[in-house]
Amino acid sequence: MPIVAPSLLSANYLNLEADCKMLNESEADWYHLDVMDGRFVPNITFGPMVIDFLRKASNKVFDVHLMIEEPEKYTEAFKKAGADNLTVHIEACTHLHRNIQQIKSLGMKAGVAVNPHTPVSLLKDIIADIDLVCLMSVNPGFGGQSFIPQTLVKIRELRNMIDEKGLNVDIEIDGGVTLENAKSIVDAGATVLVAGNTVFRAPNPTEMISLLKKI
Ligand SMILES: O=C(CO)[C@H](O)[C@H](O)COP(=O)(O)O
Ligand SMILES: [Fe+2]
Repeated sequence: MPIVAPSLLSANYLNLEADCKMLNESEADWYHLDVMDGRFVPNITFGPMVIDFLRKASNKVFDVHLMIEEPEKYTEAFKKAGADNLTVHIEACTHLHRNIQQIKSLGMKAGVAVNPHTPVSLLKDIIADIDLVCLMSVNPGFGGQSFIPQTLVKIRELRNMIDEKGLNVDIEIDGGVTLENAKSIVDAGATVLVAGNTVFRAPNPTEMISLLKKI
């Protein structure tokens, strides 16, 4: 059964409380929270302040996906705001190992995200130090884009790398996940499904979350 992590990127920002209530009462495992800075990606969303408010509305795991430059400057702020998992982009980190140590020393789970063009082989020397790999299956920055099929090849390669080393690292797929492609994603070896549009644009989001859980 995959971990299902609805992305609040597609939530209704005029009534976030209602969406939190829906998620809390659903089978959703994690909140996936997309932080964008307008530099690393061509879009701007929210930061620790909004996450701090959301924290008061839910006890679920907060999976924070940082699409920002210099993430090390904000690690503590996201910890204070209530992040459980903190994921940084490999493309944004000159000192990735140091950033991972910083995240873990603050008691959070550490994730590394990779863009569609970045080979998973670059994770070879960091994989034993992290809890999660977020494979971007769209170019980061926006919700509602189409899944890039080459991601399936990357999932299999990463699954082999993790299994060969006998590690327990989650493989999270982020972008364009639908009810139609979710089974092939899980069959390839993914353990976490992020879903923004698929959940929040569904006629019945709670039911959609249950259907994704059953994959
Ligand atoms: O990181 C992201 C975009 O950069 C989002 O998590 C992702 O796009 C989810 O949205 P959707 O399921 O609608 O594609
Ligand atoms: Fe994301």
